[in-house]
Amino acid sequence: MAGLLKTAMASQLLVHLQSGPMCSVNEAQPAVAIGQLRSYSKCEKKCPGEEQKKGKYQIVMIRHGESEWNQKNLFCGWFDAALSDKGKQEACAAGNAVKDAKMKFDVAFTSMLTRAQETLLAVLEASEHGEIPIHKTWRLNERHYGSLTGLNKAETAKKFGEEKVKVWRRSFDTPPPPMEKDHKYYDAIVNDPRYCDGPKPEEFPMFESLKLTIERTLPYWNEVIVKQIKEGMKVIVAAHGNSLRGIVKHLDQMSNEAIMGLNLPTGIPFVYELDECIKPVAPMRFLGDPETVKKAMESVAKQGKAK
Ligand SMILES: O=C(OP(=O)(O)O)[C@H](O)COP(=O)(O)O
Repeated sequence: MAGLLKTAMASQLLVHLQSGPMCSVNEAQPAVAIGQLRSYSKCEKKCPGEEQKKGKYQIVMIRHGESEWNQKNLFCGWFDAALSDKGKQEACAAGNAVKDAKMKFDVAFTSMLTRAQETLLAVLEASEHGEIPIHKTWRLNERHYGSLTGLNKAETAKKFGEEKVKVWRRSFDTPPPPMEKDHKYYDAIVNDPRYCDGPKPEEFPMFESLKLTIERTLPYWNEVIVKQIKEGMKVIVAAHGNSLRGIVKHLDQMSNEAIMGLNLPTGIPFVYELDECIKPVAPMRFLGDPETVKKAMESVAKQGKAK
């Protein structure tokens, strides 16, 4: 894994924001930094100590804004779906929330997929960052959804049952069926030149459970991202529902069962305060209206219903 850092440095890019800003000033609703999501409704603002608990380090993560395939309720995985108009707005609102929270980053990490990269750029632009290094890696890509890629989640639930779809979506170690060579999106993914520097042919996934996703994400987290955090760099990670669920599971030491219940909303940044061992000193807190966050999480959970 020594090559990970080298690869990260080789893929370092500087942010250039001149090419058409995605966010116009004040177009998004101001977002409010909320306290711990799980206890906020009880505490409201009566627990300032809890709300402001600071760690030695802080990291901000964000699932990209809604993609066109999220909008159509399709399993997406490694397919390179673009942000929807709503997703672009979410990304700008996220940037405004970061700005309101007076957060500044020294370095950013994202996946090889456009929806995460565009979200990151919009966040950095709206929060008035100049140029900061951006590292792109396939290790932060969304989990590979195998043969389910491109299928509608509700129609798949109708065909195979909601329970089966829930297992495919949220179980820890049951993967979806593999993507075969005759799959509609096989060539577009496997022969995409963005992957010429990795993954190697033998590690290129054809399907991934959350467990397998974690196995390729965590080495990068531990050896590259954590290293930067410990060097005092302020880090933002823009990635995906499941690659981030893997990191959250690791940070919060969640059981294989508990992680099934976590559905990350699109386009709402969340913050971890970490101690010197990179252990959270408080639960994740979202930069967003608590009711909106709750509804967005519920809506993600419901995507696998047959309707
Ligand atoms: O590509 C996906 O995730 P992403 O929108 O975070 O990139 C998946 O389709 C998310 O689906 P899931 O929430 O059913 O795991």
